[in-house]
Amino acid sequence: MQHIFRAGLFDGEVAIVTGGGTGIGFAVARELGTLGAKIAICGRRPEPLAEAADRLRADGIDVHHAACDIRKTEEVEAFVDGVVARFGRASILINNAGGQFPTPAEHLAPKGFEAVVRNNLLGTWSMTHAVARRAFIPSKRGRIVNVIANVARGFPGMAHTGAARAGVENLTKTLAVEWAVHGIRVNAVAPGVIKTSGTAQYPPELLEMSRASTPLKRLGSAEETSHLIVYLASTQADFVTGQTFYIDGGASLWGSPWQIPDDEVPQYPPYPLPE
Ligand SMILES: CCCCCCCCC/C=C/C(=O)SCCNC(=O)CCNC(=O)[C@H](O)C(C)(C)COP(=O)(O)OP(=O)(O)OC[C@H]1O[C@@H](n2cnc3c(N)ncnc32)[C@H](O)[C@@H]1OP(=O)(O)O
Ligand SMILES: NC(=O)C1=CN([C@@H]2O[C@H](COP(=O)(O)OP(=O)(O)OC[C@H]3O[C@@H](n4cnc5c(N)ncnc54)[C@H](OP(=O)(O)O)[C@@H]3O)[C@@H](O)[C@H]2O)C=CC1
Repeated sequence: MQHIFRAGLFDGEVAIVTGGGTGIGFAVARELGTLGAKIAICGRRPEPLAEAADRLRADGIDVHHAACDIRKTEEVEAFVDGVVARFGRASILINNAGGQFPTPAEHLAPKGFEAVVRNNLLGTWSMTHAVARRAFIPSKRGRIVNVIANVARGFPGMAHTGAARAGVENLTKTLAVEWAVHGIRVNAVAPGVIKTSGTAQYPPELLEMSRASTPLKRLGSAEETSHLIVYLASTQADFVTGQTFYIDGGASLWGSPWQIPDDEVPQYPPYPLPE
């Protein structure tokens, strides 16, 4: 792996990366770990997590992994207690776990909307609160990076996640102010469409439409997204807090795969609709 950061930049740091078993989270765990941090990863499924931990260990990284659903407060608290028991502290939190399913708003069941808000907004809050109370505030030091999505404008086809991620963006600003006194910095990264195991579940036509409407005409990679997250988690960004950074090939500035229908019968992009 190529590094734009100096070796040992994260020596002595302990980084929690939620959803660190796959995709962007795995790339961040590997980059932070290679740069010297001890790493803790969680996710709902034990298998990909164990596999990821083995790959990180093969790279010489000291890694703790445990299954944890960020929607379940008890599991979140037990996970954070486990990290502190194992490494004695935590100094970095990457709130990367999350996700949703694409669907036009009128096909979105109340339960589905709630599931996505619980996953992305409430889950992120539970983890943030637990880590701040147990590790960052007592040590007067912490850095948080929240992985969100494009909230600069509407997110048609993704009403649930747009609402939840906008909530996380505002939480980022609020906590940056409230917790500055505790030595905690909080920032957000908003990826465009990034090629990962997550987007591999999306209809290929939708990804192609996204690529075509991205000014730089390609999808991003997990590794380049990781570089931005790692910068924000580093001491190099010690005067940066409360901000949202887009890494999207310009997609948030122009164009959208969502075509505005010109009649009363919407012609949707190729979204999977409920039966
Ligand atoms: C312009 C745009 C360009 C878009 C162009 C592309 C832009 C991509 C940008 C973003 C990319 C990514 O985020 S990539 C990351 C992708 N990775 C993920 O999304 C993984 C994480 N996601 C998830 O786990 C799920 O989506 C999530 C709903 C949050 C949790 O699933 P669970 O099964 O655990 O949820 P539960 O709590 O059981 O609730 C399930 C309820 O949710 C609803 N539900 C769940 N899946 C559903 C589905 N596929 N279709 C409909 N409805 C669904 C139903 O109402 C379910 O109820 P019942 O009917 O009763 O069961
Ligand atoms: N790829 C993209 O284009 C974009 C991605 N994002 C966001 O970036 C983040 C990383 O996504 P990406 O790497 O692409 O996709 P992945 O699906 O590979 O990553 C999502 C990770 O989050 C974990 N996760 C999801 N829900 C929970 C939960 N409730 N509790 C614990 N872990 C959970 C998953 O593990 P498990 O399933 O085992 O729980 C998985 O490891 C997500 O928040 C995603 O929504 C935002 C914009 C664009």
